[in-house]
Amino acid sequence: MQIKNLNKKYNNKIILENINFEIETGHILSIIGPNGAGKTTLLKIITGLIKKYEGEVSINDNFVYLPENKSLYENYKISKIFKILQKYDNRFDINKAKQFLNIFELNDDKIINLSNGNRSILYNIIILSTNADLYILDEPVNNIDTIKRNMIFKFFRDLTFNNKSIIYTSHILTEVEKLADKTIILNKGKIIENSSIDDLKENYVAVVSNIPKGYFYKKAGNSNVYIVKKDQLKNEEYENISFDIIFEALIRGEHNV
Ligand SMILES: Nc1ncnc2c1ncn2[C@@H]1O[C@H](COP(=O)(O)OP(=O)(O)OP(=O)(O)O)[C@@H](O)[C@H]1O
Repeated sequence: MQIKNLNKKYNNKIILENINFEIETGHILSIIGPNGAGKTTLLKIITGLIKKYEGEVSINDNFVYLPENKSLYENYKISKIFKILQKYDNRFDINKAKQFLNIFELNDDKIINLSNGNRSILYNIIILSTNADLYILDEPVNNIDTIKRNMIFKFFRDLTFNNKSIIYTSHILTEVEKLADKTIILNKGKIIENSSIDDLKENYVAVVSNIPKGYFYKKAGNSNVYIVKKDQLKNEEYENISFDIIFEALIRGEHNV
């Protein structure tokens, strides 16, 4: 999957600007950014749900999409939904899905009787039981408990061992740090970083300075602490910093108090 020079406007308002990136086969790519950054719009363009945009999107047709607003027929039992999927999508493996129900300890209940977290788990089960090359997932695990979330992550990782690729959005930085091979940071419709989190942590460091530079972080005595790129430093002393501090600095912007 590759995107070149993508631009998207709604009513003359720029929503996505000059987006360029690709997903490598067998990789997990996360897209993070504040509310309204354009993550869902980007995924909808990739899936073809939004057709009006400028630029090029190349994608293999064998993908599955987990939307942000998840809805299933409330009065159907899980088994009925599985049967419908089996009938209409020959990539859906019903036996695998039933095994996942056991693994995640779900009974064959009606959708209406499932808790929010269990509905999300069911969605992930459907996705994980569908044999695609690319998995496009909009906040797939946002209301799932930590233990089950980690189980789902293990199954996501297993997909990549079979050369499947995943692109997903999230607001949970610790989770992204654990799972993603590469992360795109999207802010106000622009990609401000596209790299592995290890590289980000290697590249951005904190320095104390009385001259403004890079991204303001906090006050320290008579000076300030700034987050800067290591290669922009000469001989100043620096400290390594955590990913959430780097993320916040990049989103808040240069010299922004
Ligand atoms: N159909 C639409 N018409 C007009 N503006 C829209 C439409 N859909 C989205 N937008 C705007 O596009 C911008 C990006 O929205 P989008 O839902 O892609 O953000 P997001 O990063 O997924 O946010 P969140 O993290 O809150 O889910 C927002 O300013 C939103 O108001």
